[in-house]
Amino acid sequence: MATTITPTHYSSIPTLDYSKSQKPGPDRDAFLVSLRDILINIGFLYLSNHSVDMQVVNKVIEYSPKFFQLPRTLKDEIDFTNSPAFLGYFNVGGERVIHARSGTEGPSAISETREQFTFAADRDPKLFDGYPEWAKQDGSGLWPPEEAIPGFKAALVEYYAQVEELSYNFASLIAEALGLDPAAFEQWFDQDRRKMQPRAKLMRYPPLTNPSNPKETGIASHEDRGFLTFLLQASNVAGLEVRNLSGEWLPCPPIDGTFVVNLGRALEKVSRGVCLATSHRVLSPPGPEVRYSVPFFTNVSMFVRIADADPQFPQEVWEMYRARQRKLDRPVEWVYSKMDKELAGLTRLTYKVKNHPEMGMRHHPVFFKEVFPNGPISKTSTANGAITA
Ligand SMILES: O=C(O)CCC(=O)C(=O)O
Ligand SMILES: [Fe+2]
Repeated sequence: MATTITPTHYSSIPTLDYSKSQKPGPDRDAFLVSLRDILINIGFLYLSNHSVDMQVVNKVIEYSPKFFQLPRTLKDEIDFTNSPAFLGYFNVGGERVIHARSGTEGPSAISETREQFTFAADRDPKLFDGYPEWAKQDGSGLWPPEEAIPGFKAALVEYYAQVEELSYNFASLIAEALGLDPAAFEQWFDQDRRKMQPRAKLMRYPPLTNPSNPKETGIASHEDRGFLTFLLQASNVAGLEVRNLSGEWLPCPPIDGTFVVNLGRALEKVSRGVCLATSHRVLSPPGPEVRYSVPFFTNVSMFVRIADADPQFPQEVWEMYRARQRKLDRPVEWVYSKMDKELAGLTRLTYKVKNHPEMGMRHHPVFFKEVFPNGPISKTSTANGAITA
């Protein structure tokens, strides 16, 4: 692979053509060189000509506004607080708890103004019979009745399956781009994919009602917690912005036929900071149009410890990393926390029940008592704060 040790201050979000990675040759080599630079120096890209069937994508785009137009009573019936797997409907809240590079390790509260529906393909909770209590955080979703929105669940589940497959293929391209064996990141996933349950969301960003209120934002600056995010911008309404190395906010407007792909904290940590989990935000649309988006968040297996990472990158990758670190306007805090040394599933459920003690006590009482033997601790977020899956 040709070497280009020239860390770039991106002034726009680059596009990679996925089809070029699918057959050997100079186009594929060039794809991997660009991908390496993007992973280290921007952490965001558009992916065009991807493997997800556009008919399936278009169905999800059509269903997004239809779901949010369902009567409030139906949406309340599938409120996520009723789900042990934290799946379902989430009304416009004031604030939620999510990672933000604020100088502190771990999640902190940030503001958001959006309505959302979290979904996943149903997973059989029996798969985890005999496993510790924390392994029982995956399961079936809460769906609106079929007759209220015919074909909705089937369309979303088909979409989910195709994006999930793309995500594993893309993870192997990332490994290769960084000079590792294409299967190197498999250590972070379950070989039995039924034991993985990425989360996806339909998002609706209502237009601003009070432009002078700085708290009224789609979602404030944050990084995603998981491994990779595949974002479908499901309406032609801009708002997503990405922070580059110099701290400038770059617009990331919708481009037909693409996904926006970005890297999460888990990938940043297992790559020991080489891959960048980039801060991003969504500014609420000025109106009258509504912004819809569909992020798909992949994660590591529940049965790995992030702090076990020991990636054997070639020297040139470490050099690119060090060159980037010198240009960053603030340090990358990939340093392992106490929770990174625990099994990832335990860490994940701990954060979830911490942010939703009432859900912890209701759905995971044994685990909740183990984590909080003296009862719930006081929360910094509002009653319907949530963490990104
Ligand atoms: O809706 C978007 O465009 C981005 C959403 C996002 O960043 C998130 O949910 O983590
Ligand atoms: Fe995000």
